[in-house]
Amino acid sequence: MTSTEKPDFDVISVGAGFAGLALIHYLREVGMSIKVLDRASDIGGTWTWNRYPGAMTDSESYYYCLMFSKELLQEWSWSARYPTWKETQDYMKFVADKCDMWPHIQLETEVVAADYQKDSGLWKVTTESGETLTCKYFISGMGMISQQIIPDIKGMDTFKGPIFHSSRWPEDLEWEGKRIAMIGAGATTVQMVPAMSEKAKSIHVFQRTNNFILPGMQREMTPEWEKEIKENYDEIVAKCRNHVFGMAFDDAEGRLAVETPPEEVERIFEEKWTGSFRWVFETFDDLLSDQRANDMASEFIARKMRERVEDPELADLLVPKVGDYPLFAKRPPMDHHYLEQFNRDDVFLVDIKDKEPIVEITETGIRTTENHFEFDIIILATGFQAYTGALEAFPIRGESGQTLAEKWQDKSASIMGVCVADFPNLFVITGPQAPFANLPTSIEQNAIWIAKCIDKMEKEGYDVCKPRKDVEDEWTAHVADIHSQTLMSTGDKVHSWMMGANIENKQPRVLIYFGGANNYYDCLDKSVEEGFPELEFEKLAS
Ligand SMILES: Cc1cc2nc3c(=O)[nH]c(=O)nc-3n(C[C@H](O)[C@H](O)[C@H](O)COP(=O)(O)OP(=O)(O)OC[C@H]3O[C@@H](n4cnc5c(N)ncnc54)[C@H](O)[C@@H]3O)c2cc1C
Repeated sequence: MTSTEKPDFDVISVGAGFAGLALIHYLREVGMSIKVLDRASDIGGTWTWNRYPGAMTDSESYYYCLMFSKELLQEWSWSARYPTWKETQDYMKFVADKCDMWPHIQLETEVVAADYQKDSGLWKVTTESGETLTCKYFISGMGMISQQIIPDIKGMDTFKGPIFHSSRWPEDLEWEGKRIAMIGAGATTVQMVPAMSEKAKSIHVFQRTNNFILPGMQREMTPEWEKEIKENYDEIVAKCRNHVFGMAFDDAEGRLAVETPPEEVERIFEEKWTGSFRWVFETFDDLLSDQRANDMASEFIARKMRERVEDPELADLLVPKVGDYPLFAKRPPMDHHYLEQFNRDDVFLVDIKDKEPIVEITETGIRTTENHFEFDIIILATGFQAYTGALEAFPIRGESGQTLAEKWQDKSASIMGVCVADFPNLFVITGPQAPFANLPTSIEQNAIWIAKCIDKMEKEGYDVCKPRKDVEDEWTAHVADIHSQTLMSTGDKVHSWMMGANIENKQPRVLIYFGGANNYYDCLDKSVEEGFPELEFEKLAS
């Protein structure tokens, strides 16, 4: 093996979302030439694809952002607690403008293969047009939730009207006054229904599994609130870094629901019912670890949900039964008046799990075992192949010639979600077995680790870093062990994407590190301090 061949770029990264921008920032800092490729026609990642009515973040705006520059945090103004897709994308364009990132970004470029070349230690990256580019380091910023799931329903190609996945919203779609079907009742549908019910002729939601739904309680950013945020950004950044979920939340001050009198539990639940995921983390510390506490929280949420649905039979379908599955074994959608919409006479719920499964899509609508419904538009709100989907969608071949998809056929394995044994000089932003958290926080922590690793290699003259298989086995076992101790381990029973259980013909697997994002970031920092013991560094003959 020799290191004489010069690559086109030091780094090629795929994905021009938060990950791409963070990588440009941190890798430029250590002197790397970097090219970010994306198949989209604009930057934004998630927020350029998911443009459906009502699309907005569930994280609160002021910490759903990149935090590497104090100036940028001060300069940008958010308009609301939860920004729309458009505002989030505008924010990312603002970052790209301010930091002169555009020259590093190449859009409308789909990567269709990436091959590690043993002889040169370089990666060969092939794009859809047949162009090949080489780089020393190949990085995935392809997103944890970017590869959509298209269900295999009989007759899908026969439907005469528009039928599309929610993350591919047709720009010129005229949906007002139309009869609309939404297949799927997860976070996307929870956002779409209230945004569309007023103007659609009718909406039918085809639901397989119901969800515990938390209230968003959207509100405008006032000058006073913005001032308070901006005066406290150092603290907000530190809170994100040190929180189990990477969010700028306070903790529950050590309170345990199981040790608190019931009326006090109720009082605290009620007092903290102020919107966002905060409620889960700021009320009691045992909601996600003790089934009894989890049941108390589930009961409270279920009661709040039922209060908003007039028809008790409909409420039975929309609201999970306490004990069916633990709160957070499925990620709760954030609600902006979803449930109330079912009190209208033009918004309907179709129970496709127990009552009337879908049989086929016809030229004019959807046939279930009981009915034929006529529609003008069918939206597949069927979610994503989380964590591994984009990495398995095209061949990424490592040293042995095996692809990531082949390697992960039965179970996913990685070291801290950032690198994978048998794939030298490959790095992944928020890969499988990283935590599920406020993503920009995790993305930035991953980008920092990667930049420091590359910096070490460049300074010390290494050509190749090889993730150690024994460390990968250890991390994978550790992640599985933690998972088995949490209440989240039942996620496969409720088709949770958090375990890949929403994908047909695929073994559910542990995709998420549930040991707390803060502890995970500590692991990354410790690895840097110890000189990256997870990797073997090599020099090739020149
Ligand atoms: C509707 C929705 C709402 C969300 N809300 C939140 C939230 O409130 N809080 C939160 O923390 N997270 C949220 N997420 C998760 C969200 O994906 C992350 O917060 C974040 O945007 C991920 O950024 P990323 O850069 O890692 O990946 P992405 O934003 O997913 O970007 C990946 C990019 O890679 C590109 N790509 C993939 N494969 C290829 C290929 N083969 N060739 C070329 N380009 C490719 C895609 O086109 C895409 O642009 C949400 C996700 C969705 C879908």
